[in-house]
Amino acid sequence: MSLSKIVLIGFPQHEDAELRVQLGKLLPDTFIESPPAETFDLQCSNDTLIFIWDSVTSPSIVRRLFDHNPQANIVVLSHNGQSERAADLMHLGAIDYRILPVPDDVLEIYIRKSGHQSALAQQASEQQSSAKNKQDVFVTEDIETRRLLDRVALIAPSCASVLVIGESGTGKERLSRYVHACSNRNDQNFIAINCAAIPEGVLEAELFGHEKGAFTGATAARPGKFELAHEGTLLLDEITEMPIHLQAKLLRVLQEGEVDRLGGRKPVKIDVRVIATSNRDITKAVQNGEFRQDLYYRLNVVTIQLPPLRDRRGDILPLAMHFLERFSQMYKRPAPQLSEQAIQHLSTHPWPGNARELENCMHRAFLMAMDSRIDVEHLALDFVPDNFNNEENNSSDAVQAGVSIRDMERALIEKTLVHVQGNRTEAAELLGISIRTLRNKLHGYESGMSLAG
Ligand SMILES: Nc1ncnc2c1ncn2[C@@H]1O[C@H](COP(=O)(O)OP(=O)(O)OP(=O)(O)O)[C@@H](O)[C@H]1O
Repeated sequence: MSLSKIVLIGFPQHEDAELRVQLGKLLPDTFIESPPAETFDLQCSNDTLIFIWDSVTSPSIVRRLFDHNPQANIVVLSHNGQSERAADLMHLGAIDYRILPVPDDVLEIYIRKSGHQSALAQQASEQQSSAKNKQDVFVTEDIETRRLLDRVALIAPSCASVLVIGESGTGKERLSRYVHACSNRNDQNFIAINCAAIPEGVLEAELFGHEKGAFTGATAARPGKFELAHEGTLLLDEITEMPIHLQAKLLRVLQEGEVDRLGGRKPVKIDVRVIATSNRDITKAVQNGEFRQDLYYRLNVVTIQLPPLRDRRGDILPLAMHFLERFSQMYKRPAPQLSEQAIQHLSTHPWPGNARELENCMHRAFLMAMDSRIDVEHLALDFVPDNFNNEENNSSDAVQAGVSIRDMERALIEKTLVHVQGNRTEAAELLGISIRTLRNKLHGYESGMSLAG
């Protein structure tokens, strides 16, 4: 398959030739045209992709191009970007404004956006299937997220600590794995530890290890996660839930590059890149005295803010397809198609539980769709609180006969999570349960409890 055509406007000869070669490799069958810069009537369809060179481009030219070719997809390329100009052109409807050279995977996004869905989607799913470690693939087609990923790829090779902030389920762990995969530590371990899920008394030994006899039950010496992650990457998930006395010890480890096992006599040298995640506003936690400021500065060398799924809608369908493909491999049967209405539903749902909610939804739908087509009823998105946009006290909140306690509990938990914007600590407080109980319940929903009843 190919695009109906690609148009290159106003490029210097050398850039025109290079772009042609690059595009020709991705789309060998597509006609590439380089009309004179003043040509506006290009007879475009919605799978025509136009690249224009920034120095011949002004907002009025882009407007004229759109006027003549309302279905075209326009990307502006430049040698030296000017952010104001970029903002103007994007505002007019250009898909992107970018400095040359453009990597192949970004060109693929433009191509896909321009209607060239199936061939590249198939290619992408083949790439996913053949990826060495599928945990490392961070699926995204949303232009903004793609840009974020480009920036992530730039910092990944360094050993700088990274802080990933985002609502629960946005893909923080997935992004952390991507950072590791793009780093020169990728042939070493990626070790993850969830600071909220491990009982306080156990966390210290888990992180730093212990010697034999260090405490009752320590029948053998054990290395901690830091030692296991030596020369690799350690993910400290939900770092803000780490007790304050352990934060002090963590800071020392990070500063000195060595750990003291519990009951140990001499420190062990470690070389670990630390990535920490949180779904809370860490600066607030610092202000409240719950998180050490010095540790925050130490971890915060690079901060990545991962937006909620509702703010990167371009990722919804690619993620849905990715999850279906995964379940297809897991259950060894073909992935069902999504009906038009199901696609519509997925695209407009607010996804308070982000990618995790979408993953669970696709799991449910995969299992429930019998005739190899997923329809709206298979999505079972009834648990979306109607008050997601702050319209509280909606009548759907009322307790109704015929609903099981378990379903009510789940609805209440999900609604509370939405209310606190995914902050599990606050949600647990409001619900009057411990953060661990909350986590266990959420994991229970993930592992399929929600399919019953
Ligand atoms: N961009 C992505 N590509 C592929 N899978 C993704 C992506 N984002 C999220 N996922 C999947 O969605 C699920 C939730 O993602 P993840 O665990 O990384 O979220 P999180 O933000 O770390 O969640 P939490 O805050 O609850 O720990 C995982 O199964 C993950 O593999």
